[in-house]
Amino acid sequence: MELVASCLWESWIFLLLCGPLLAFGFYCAYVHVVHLRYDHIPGPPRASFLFGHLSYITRQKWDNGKILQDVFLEWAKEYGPIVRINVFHRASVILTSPESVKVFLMNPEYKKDPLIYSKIQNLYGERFLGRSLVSELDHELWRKQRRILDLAFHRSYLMSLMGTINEKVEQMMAILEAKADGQTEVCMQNVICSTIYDLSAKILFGMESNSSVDGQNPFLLEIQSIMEGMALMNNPFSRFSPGKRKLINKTRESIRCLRQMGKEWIQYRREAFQNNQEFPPDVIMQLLKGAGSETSCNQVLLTLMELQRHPKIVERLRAEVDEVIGTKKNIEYRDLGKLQYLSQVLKEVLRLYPPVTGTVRWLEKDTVVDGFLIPGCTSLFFSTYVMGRLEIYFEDPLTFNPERFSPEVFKPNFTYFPFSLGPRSCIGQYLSQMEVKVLMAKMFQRLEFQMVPGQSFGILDSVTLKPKDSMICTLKPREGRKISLVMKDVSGLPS
Ligand code: HEM
Repeated sequence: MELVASCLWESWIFLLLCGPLLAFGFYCAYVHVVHLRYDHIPGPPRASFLFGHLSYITRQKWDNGKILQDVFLEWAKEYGPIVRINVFHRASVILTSPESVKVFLMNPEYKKDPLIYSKIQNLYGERFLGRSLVSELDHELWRKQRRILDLAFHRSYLMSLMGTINEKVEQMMAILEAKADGQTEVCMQNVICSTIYDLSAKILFGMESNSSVDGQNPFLLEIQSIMEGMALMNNPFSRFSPGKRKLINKTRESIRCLRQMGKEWIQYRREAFQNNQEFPPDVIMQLLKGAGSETSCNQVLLTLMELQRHPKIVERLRAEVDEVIGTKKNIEYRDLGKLQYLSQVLKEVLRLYPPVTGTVRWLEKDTVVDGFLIPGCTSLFFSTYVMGRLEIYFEDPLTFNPERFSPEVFKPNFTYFPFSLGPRSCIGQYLSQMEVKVLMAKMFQRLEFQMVPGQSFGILDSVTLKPKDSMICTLKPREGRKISLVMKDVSGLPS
């Protein structure tokens, strides 16, 4: 009896010791099978059997100010339009041919990647974007939401927003002009982000917030902390790292705080509606939380940064603004279409520095793409950053040249998509470009900017792409500019 008990005991110990080893062995065998299924697709050598290319994805610092997207760019140049990446038992591909962009982004059949978008629905266990327009995975539910929200971005409604845009940007101009003594250092990141936030709050929710004036903006601080938390998502181990605990807890707290703000805003709007007060077509909370203010703000900052290196382009921009806007304070909707060179500059900025570098789709079934069989259940990465910097699509791609977007120049289709393409493209594209144009036009109409030395021209890829430094500038009034003080016809609508 004792012998049996001791045998049983020993086999338990044996199992206890061998179980994890066996499980690990099975897992390695599974990883090996995954490698066999994908290894016909070109890609860089794996740094390790298990971790695959994880070290590239989680690496924080690269030499010469490179970002992860630059590594993808090098791979696209070396391995072609389809590149395999492995991380543990998962394989994904980066696709950079116009044909694949067309097929996968234009066709609603290809859904957003559930592995990635479910993570932003619930971030570290806190409901974040939930099932919002950006993160909804069910096509039918998304389509219903989008149909309603499209009304709020209709051209006629956007035209009626010119008054609000002029008013909020004028508030910003007053702050900047008061500091335009050629010496005071101004953090452009704070001023621009607060202004765009005030604008979004007013346009989307009818909420009056004057953060650009009083310098207080809890919303932006919360967003910043959430972005920092989101940037950690690249690293699957960050959740378990004691060093990151504090940041993850702060992210959770910021999400809760933001949801509370959202509830209060919606409550305010509901009451306004019940009291029969007037309000513009409604747009739900997620619009603002999702992509709105951060991306537009980054676009303006990246433009200011890049233009520091191109005085000739600035001169031409000023000439155009002088011709179209002159000295008037109120920019009208019809003026925006005439600012052709400014549009080209903004498009070129989005080519080299897209605030949203790309998007991800989910391939359900085995499919042949660019001559290679991609097994089903694979994430497909599309990067406008990478495609915008490939010589095969854009001649001399690293040169900032707004001429490539002039109407006469041929542009290859499906190689440039800073707002994504197809049904899931950005709903706020036209609104954001209206805001950005008014902002830029007013700044070039009246001010000269000088970046304070010691800052770099580097960029940071932390969920969205932005300048590495906060764009601290000194400002001067433009020589010989006199601005008329009367604001006429603020609606901007043609009479
Ligand atoms: C320069 C500014 C902006 C850029 C570069 C930008 C870029 C993008 C991109 C690339 C997507 C696709 C995301 C994906 O595939 O996951 C997107 C989607 C979206 N954007 Fe923007 N965006 C900007 C401004 C805005 C603004 C101002 C708003 C709101 C007012 C907004 C609201 C949205 C929404 C709701 C979606 C999801 C659309 C859908 O799936 O139906 N964006 N944006």
